[in-house]
Amino acid sequence: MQYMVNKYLQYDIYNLDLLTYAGDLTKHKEIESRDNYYFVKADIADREAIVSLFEKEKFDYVVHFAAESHVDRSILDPSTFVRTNVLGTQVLLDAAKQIGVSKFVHVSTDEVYGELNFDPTTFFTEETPIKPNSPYSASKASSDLLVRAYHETFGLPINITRCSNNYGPYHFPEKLIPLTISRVLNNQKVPVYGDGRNIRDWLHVIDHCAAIDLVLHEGLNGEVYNIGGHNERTNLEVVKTIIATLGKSEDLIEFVKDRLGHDKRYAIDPTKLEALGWKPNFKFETGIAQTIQWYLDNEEWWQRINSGEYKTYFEQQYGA
Ligand SMILES: Cc1cn([C@H]2C[C@H](O)[C@@H](COP(=O)(O)OP(=O)(O)O[C@H]3O[C@H](C)C(=O)[C@H](O)[C@H]3O)O2)c(=O)[nH]c1=O
Repeated sequence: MQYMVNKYLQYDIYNLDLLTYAGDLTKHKEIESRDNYYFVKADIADREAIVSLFEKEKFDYVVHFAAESHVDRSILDPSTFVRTNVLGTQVLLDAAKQIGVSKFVHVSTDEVYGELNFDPTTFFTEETPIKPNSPYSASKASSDLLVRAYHETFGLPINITRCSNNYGPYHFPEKLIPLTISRVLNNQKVPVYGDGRNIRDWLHVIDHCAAIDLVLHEGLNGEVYNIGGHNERTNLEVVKTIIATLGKSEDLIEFVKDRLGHDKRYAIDPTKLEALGWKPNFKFETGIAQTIQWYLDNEEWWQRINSGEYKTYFEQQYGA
């Protein structure tokens, strides 16, 4: 069996490498192969390249991770999000349909549901109506609908997974947790949007990978599965935890202008996935401590990113 996983490799789970990095895929054309898994670093909107790859390799399974994933970047420039997330997904779906895959797993996000209020008894379920608020989440919701349409119209076997906020090693320093860790370690101010009371439900990337692996093999054809870590925290709690763990002062916190259209709260009800046999193994306290340690041990990795391709973005977003 041939598996196609279209993003950079990162974690080994049952020999399946999964990844969190959604960098600029358009820069890479090469394809890596390991065992029966292919990690495609091609421009996913490049129809010719993708279709000929699918025809050549005859993939049985496709796990579609690739996305432009950062909400702030989608506010700065929505167009790349439409190209990669919407057009790119449609190209992959066409290629999958053409060769007739056994399963196409589309990795999506809880942001397609919009936002919850602060009532702690409310959660996103798979039945929650789609109501995306940012250009990023609108592009992901659009791709979800295309995946659904290819299932309904052409009978393509699919699953859609919708995860909450990921964290863990190799998380790019544009996102809240790695941004905070790297800035605190550099004694830079940590920008907290608005009043810091927005809530996210943190999911360790390894728990996420295990869930996707389960859905790939056991998910019922055509079904959506929500994946959440039961780890709700306010942004301020997250930032304070990191600062305390690193033994630094809360004076580093700087409240800055709120994100446009900033969703108040995300929280997942993962009951449907749990019925397949999944549960998260990471409590936030353990996961964040291990993640901070990983950034301490791998400073060269994130310092290089911060001083390289991300420098211009950080200057534009934070003015420093
Ligand atoms: C970068 C940054 C973020 N924030 C706030 C904004 C959010 O309330 C929270 C987390 O932000 P972040 O950009 O890390 O993640 P989300 O916007 O929640 O979205 C993330 O989780 C979902 C599920 C995906 O699907 C996205 O792909 C993923 O990026 O921290 C700040 O206060 N300051 C900052 O500098």
